[in-house]
Amino acid sequence: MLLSELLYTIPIKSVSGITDIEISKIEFDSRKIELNTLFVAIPGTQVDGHNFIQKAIESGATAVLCERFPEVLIDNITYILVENSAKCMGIAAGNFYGNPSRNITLVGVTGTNGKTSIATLLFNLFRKLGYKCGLLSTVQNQVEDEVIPSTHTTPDSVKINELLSTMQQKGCIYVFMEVSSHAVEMQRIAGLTFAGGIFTNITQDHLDFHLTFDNYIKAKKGFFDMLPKTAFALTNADDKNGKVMLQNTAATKYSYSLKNIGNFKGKVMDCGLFGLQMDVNGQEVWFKLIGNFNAYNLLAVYGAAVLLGENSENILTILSELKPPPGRFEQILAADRRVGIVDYAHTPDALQNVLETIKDLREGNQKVITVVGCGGNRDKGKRPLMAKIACELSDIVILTSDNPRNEEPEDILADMQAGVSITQKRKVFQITDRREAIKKAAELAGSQDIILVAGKGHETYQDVKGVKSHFDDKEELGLAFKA
Ligand SMILES: CC(=O)N[C@H]1[C@@H](OP(=O)(O)OP(=O)(O)OC[C@H]2O[C@@H](n3ccc(=O)[nH]c3=O)[C@H](O)[C@@H]2O)O[C@H](CO)[C@@H](O)[C@@H]1O[C@H](C)C(=O)N[C@@H](C)C(=O)N[C@H](CCC(=O)O)C(=O)O
Repeated sequence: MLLSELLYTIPIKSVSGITDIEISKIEFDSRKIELNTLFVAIPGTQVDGHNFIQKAIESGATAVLCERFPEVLIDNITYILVENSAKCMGIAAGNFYGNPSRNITLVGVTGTNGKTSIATLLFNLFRKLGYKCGLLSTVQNQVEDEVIPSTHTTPDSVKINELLSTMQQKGCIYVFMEVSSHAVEMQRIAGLTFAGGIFTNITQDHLDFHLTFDNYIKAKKGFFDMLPKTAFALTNADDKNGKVMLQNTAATKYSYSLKNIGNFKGKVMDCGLFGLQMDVNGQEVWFKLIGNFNAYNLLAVYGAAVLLGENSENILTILSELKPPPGRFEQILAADRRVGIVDYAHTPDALQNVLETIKDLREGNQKVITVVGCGGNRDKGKRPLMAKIACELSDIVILTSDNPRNEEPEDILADMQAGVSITQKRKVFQITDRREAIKKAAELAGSQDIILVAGKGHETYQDVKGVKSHFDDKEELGLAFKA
């Protein structure tokens, strides 16, 4: 594609060089340049992409999109000066791939918890309704049956447009995607046209990146601020920031609630270890998903599907048959009826939700044993909070490692221990090795006791000092139950 065609919708401040040159790739990493690449220099959190312009040119870049020109401009290279290079990369990526988001119905889901569940449920629902669909999620990207591994909750703008373009070519009518706050902040969704946006909830997470809770709210809100008039904006009326999200949106506003307000109302009538009975806008339904948090997820999915024009009865019939996505309250039963639950809960709020659900569901003297850790090089503030929640809502807690990355696991565990009170100390074990921690939980559990292994869910690796080795909580729990 000609550079001029890529740039036609971009607010350009100045150009040096010619724009009728052929561009075969857009790339923001100087280590991945090919011949005729447009290199986009993005100021990062670690280094500034502008420092790599020279290297990108040496590797074959013929054009550079940047926020400031280098001191020396090289002949035969075209330099385009813009205000915000990450944002302009999104627009250019859209142009490069023929703006696929305009030709499919794209729905984004944002919020601290529930994004994966809602996006995956919508994907499965709409496929069962007979449509070809695509999914962009933390667990995996998917084009119909084809699974494409995912690296981020929301990938960079070039990758998103590439995936959407493949989805469009394969005939997808609907694409459901998670929109992380990082993605909004880093302009990964710039230039996309959404048909709808869903907000789940917002609680403490990612303060390592956003620094303050206010910034985090603003980042999430940025998604709704960019929705067009033709889109719907569906918010959780029961979340105290639900309304704030939609303050400045041009989209048509709707809400869902379990507290009898809003457009889509639900009421939990019964909730057991194997299902959830709800009244959804006057219709009684049994779902295979478990817990109050799933009642919210189901209601959001129902609301979005109605707003996309589907028949209420069809939606509920299909939803009642859907199972939880991988690593979301997944159950593993031992022969002696010990109950294992593997859940991705890796924020204080998500952990609390899962443990409260377990507490509501347990019967008689069933003990709850929680195995939990916190990631390294991420929000340290949540470490004591998660330990505290685990202690308050479990009979036994085993603190362990969860992707320590470049930190020492013991340092992370010491941060977690700060949330354990003196009286709680006697029910807390600290076992750094996650495999041993899971084994210990299985040993301590009696018949019918419940073991929650929290934090990794669908993830199948443990990241230690940048090396990812295979580790799967479900597999480990299964083995521990057989030992
Ligand atoms: C904190 C964060 O989001 N970091 C992202 C960010 O990295 P950065 O700003 O630190 O980049 P940098 O290393 O400073 O480099 C700046 C620029 O120089 C370029 N560069 C750098 C080195 C070089 O040799 N050549 C070169 O061109 C880089 O490509 C980049 O464009 O920009 C990079 C390029 O876009 C991203 O890959 C990277 O995501 C990292 C890998 C990441 O894991 N992010 C996670 C936290 C994330 O995005 N998570 C969210 C949500 C999670 C959730 O909800 O749980 C997600 O959507 O996945």
